[in-house]
Amino acid sequence: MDVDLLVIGWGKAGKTLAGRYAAAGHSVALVERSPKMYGGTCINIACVPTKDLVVSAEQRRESDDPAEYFAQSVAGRDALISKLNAANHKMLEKPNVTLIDGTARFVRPHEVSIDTADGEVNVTASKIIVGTGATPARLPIPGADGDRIYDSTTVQHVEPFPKRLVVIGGGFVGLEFANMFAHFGSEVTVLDGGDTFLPAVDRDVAEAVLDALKAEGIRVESGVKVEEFSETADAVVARSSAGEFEADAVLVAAGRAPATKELGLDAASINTNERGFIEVDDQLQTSVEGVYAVGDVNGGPQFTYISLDDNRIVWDAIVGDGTRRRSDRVAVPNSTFITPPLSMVGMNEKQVRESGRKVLVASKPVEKIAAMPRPKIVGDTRGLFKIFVDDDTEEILGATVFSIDSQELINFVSLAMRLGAKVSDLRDGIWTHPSSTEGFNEVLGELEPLT
Ligand SMILES: Cc1cc2nc3c(=O)[nH]c(=O)nc-3n(C[C@H](O)[C@H](O)[C@H](O)COP(=O)(O)OP(=O)(O)OC[C@H]3O[C@@H](n4cnc5c(N)ncnc54)[C@H](O)[C@@H]3O)c2cc1C
Ligand SMILES: NC(=O)c1ccc[n+]([C@@H]2O[C@H](COP(=O)([O-])OP(=O)(O)OC[C@H]3O[C@@H](n4cnc5c(N)ncnc54)[C@H](O)[C@@H]3O)[C@@H](O)[C@H]2O)c1
Repeated sequence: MDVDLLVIGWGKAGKTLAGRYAAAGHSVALVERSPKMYGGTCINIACVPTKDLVVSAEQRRESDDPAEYFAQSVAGRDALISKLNAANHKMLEKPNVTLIDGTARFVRPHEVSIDTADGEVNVTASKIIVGTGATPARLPIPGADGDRIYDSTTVQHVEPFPKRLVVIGGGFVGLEFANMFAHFGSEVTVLDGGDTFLPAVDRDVAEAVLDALKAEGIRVESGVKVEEFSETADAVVARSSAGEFEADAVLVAAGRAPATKELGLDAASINTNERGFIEVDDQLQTSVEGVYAVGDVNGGPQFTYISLDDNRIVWDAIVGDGTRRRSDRVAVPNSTFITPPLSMVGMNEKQVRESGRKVLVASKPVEKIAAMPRPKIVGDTRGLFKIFVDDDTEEILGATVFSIDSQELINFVSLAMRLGAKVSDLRDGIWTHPSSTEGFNEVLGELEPLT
């Protein structure tokens, strides 16, 4: 079969490009190795199901039995995800789109062999998009394949419900699941290999996050080297540089590796970097002309909205005027969905100090922001707002918001930064009441030199 565009992997960038290119009248083939993954990682096993579980866990009452409540929550999660999976398939059921269930492998730069239930299918295309994503990194230690060792996918159906959970890794996945399982009623211990807890976060913010996690009963140990897992009849023991930790289940959340093993990249002379991610130029083209790598597999930040933006860059390269570049991105925000969510954009304190600018800072605990009653109404006044501003230009340099609604507020700050708004635009803006946005009226009125 020959098509105008072949997309490997049903992720955010891949499916978006497939739909747009087909709508523009071209022939498109999309290959996905698992029917459980129609729509990609985010929809089926990552962003959406985990946030559904986070919300369910937050709504659990003390009187709810943890195991029963978890089972109900998982059933709700499964019902939602199966609907989204089907809806994603439907979206690409178009006359000029060939959807192929199978695993793709390059045999030549512009030819891919697909292993399907009915045998091999060969597809050639002048344009190929590789969007195969990433998979949980395995720990190369004894016992890592044990029955009680879970990853971010399998732990969403952990059975039986773990009364004690050890989480290896204190990054996005580790903290979101630690917080979620603590709310479901597990006793949670996080063992992080890094010397510093949340290294990209200012120390005062990291302390506030740690306090919030501790208040949920979560124990966090940093600088821990886990050496081995061993299973007894009814538990698993993680042996580490900080001693032994016994649990009913272990979640390994130590980063994600590129999904390239089955792709036969060598056969197509597609280069990878030292970490195994596909090398791309600023417009996401690989070492082979007409072959692009998008999403997690190209080694950029691993977020769905980055994959979505990769789609815009490739679209511009193949259909548009070719001016859009990855290096043009500014003020890319992120949120970790703990309770309350932790969100950041732009520079942190170390970066503003190193920038050589004259910097102003405003930092205020949420409970002390008098003219922002929403957290009091909602019943969660934990966290803080912290914002850096250039004293000479009035530009916003960076912000951390650890508060309810921060996953929305941070996009607002990000937009202000991208548009080059002055800090006074946020400080003196007219915002609804009672909202979290109005916190900026008060906090930005208290800027002081960063000493
Ligand atoms: C637990 C968890 C929670 C997350 N939460 C968030 C969040 O809240 N917000 C956020 O922005 N990001 C989140 N992420 C990250 C986000 O899920 C990823 O960055 C995003 O899904 C990557 O999309 P992608 O375009 O790279 O492709 P993916 O969505 O990963 O899709 C790749 C597809 O390719 C298929 N595939 C792989 N190899 C082959 C092959 N050889 N042949 C055929 N098909 C193949 C796979 O089955 C998969 O369906 C989370 C990640 C995890 C693990
Ligand atoms: N809310 C979101 O946007 C969201 C949520 C989940 C995941 N994600 C994405 O998925 C990616 C993967 O998440 P992640 O949490 O697996 O990776 P991560 O890179 O965010 O964190 C990995 C953590 O594991 C620790 N670690 C690494 N090796 C270790 C070892 N051997 N022992 C103990 N600790 C070890 C690191 O110190 C680090 O703290 C994230 O980087 C993020 O881009 C995003």
